[in-house]
Amino acid sequence: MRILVFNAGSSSLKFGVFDLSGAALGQVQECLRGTLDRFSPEGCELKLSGQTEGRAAPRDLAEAAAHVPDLLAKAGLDRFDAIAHRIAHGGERFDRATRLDGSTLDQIRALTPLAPLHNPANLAAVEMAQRLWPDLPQWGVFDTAFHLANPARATTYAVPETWRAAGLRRYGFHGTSHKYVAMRTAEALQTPLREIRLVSLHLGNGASACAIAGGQSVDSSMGLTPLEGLVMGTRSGDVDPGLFGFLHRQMGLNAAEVEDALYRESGLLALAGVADMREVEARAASGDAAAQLAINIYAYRARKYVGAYAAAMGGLDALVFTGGIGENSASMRRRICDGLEFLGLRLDDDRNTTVDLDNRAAPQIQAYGARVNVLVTQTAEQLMIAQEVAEAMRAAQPMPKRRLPVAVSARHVHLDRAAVDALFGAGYDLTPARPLRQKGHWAAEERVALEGPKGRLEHVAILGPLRPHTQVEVSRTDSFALGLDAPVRQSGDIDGTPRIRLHGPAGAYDTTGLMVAARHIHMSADDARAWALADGDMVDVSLDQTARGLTFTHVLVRVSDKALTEMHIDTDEANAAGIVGAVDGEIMGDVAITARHA
Ligand SMILES: Nc1ncnc2c1ncn2[C@@H]1O[C@H](COP(=O)(O)OP(=O)(O)O)[C@@H](O)[C@H]1O
Ligand SMILES: CC(=O)OP(=O)(O)O
Ligand SMILES: [Mg+2]
Repeated sequence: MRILVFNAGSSSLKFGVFDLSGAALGQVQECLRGTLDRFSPEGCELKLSGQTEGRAAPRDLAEAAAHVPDLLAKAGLDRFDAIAHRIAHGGERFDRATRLDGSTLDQIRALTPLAPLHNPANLAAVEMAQRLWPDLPQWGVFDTAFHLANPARATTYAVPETWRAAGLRRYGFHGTSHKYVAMRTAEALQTPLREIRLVSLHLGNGASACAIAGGQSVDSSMGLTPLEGLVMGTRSGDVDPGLFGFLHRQMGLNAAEVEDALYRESGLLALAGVADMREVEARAASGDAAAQLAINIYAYRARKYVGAYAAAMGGLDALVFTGGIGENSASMRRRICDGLEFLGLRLDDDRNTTVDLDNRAAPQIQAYGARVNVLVTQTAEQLMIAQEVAEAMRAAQPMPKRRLPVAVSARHVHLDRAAVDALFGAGYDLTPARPLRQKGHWAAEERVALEGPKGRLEHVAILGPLRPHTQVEVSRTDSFALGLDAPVRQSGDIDGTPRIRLHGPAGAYDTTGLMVAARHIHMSADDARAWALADGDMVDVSLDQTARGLTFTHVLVRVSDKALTEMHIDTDEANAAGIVGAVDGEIMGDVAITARHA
């Protein structure tokens, strides 16, 4: 599936072409990346796939969107399956990738007053794409969607009820970026996202901070509109709403004039005379006091949000910088972090000044031993947008029938080295007698006996190869016969399992590891992709061809490149379903996403 993505920001147009064959972010291929920014009456700057191409003709965002088809044609890219658009404001309604049609576009248009720098540019890209590719589906992915999970205490303004009823609430923006860098941070730290209390600082022309706990956005610095919060290129960020009355009385300004100035004439532009941080930094370096103050205010405001969000989450595990300024300005990262040592956050100067962000890198720049991890990574809004649209398009397709063979595992053991030594003699090698369906696995010629307080089970199969820990898998009926209470466990999860005695020709061996194996599916990576399943998913499998037809719930999916797709149940389960001989099952309905993305 090939998707063309448009990301119109307040100061730049970014676009990308992605091939999405696999389900994971790592399997997405970026065919082209383009940025048009630094617009002026003389034109703009163009970058293609990271390389600066020099100047181009477009003078503003609308002209930039119209220029993209030429750039695509030059790159030989003309066939797409869908066009995806970043939409800044999606209000309460758009919580996921959504097909853009007459009615959804009307709703987005109606939100324009709440994102006057963004939604018009986003809609201009949609309209241009509709004209050029009238037959292709157009999709929107919304900045606000990620923050719809924010609790009411974070989204509610303390204002009259009638205002709130009219829709006055906090939304938050840059959600696609915050979500991506959160995932990237978890990946880089090799820690599940749900275990990380993270602050993401997206510092671009627009800038926002986001508190992410348990993998979800819990607060963000932008509000009803992308005006609230941090200092931005031309936007004020937080101000006292009392300024409306003040400016009206003192200067005769009306609401629209004040609002316009807060969007377009404030922020760095107002403080330093230029909106672009590169230029502000250059002026500050040459001694310009206004630019120096602007930088100090910018950093101070960002630092206050980091502290506030650490308090909101009851602690901070990681801070991630992204956006044009967060990615490129080591000195701004330094200024923001200075003073946060009380949180256990310390930067390493060498690491901070030598970050290399190529190839989705997410380097860590905290001092060695610091409690809070600090990372820098390029945001990848276009990639996330492509990914979310591809997932939505796949979900919209009818699911293929997901049928798979069901194999019945009779009682068996997996032995470790110590067990083989004790049962068959030191250094003994088991003899593979019969290969199993999963590659590299076999049943041994040798057998063992199991002994519990109530009885013995003779001639129990041994499955190879050897494992790091001995594991004894029996049915519930077997466990009664043995007089041992075997817990239902996934293979390998042997902590706290009961002890049992094994007998072999060379002697007896006492071991933990007794369990009733929980039903599961071994699944190849190809099948998982085609069936929209991921490792760790729980599914329901219906056995409709058997005499005692039965649906098994809570079946764990275990995906591996090497696996042949097959469901494993034990003899009690097979008897309950009336299985005789080979039988198929079918994975039912929607996936219960219990463990996925955890
Ligand atoms: N090397 C750099 N040093 C400091 N700031 C930079 C650097 N490169 C880009 N920036 C700043 O990043 C901001 C633009 O960020 P970006 O994320 O590209 O914008 P947008 O919000 O339009 O997507 C501008 O203020 C620009 O000056
Ligand atoms: C919402 C927002 O401020 O976006 P950008 O950074 O693209 O201006
Ligand atoms: Mg941006």
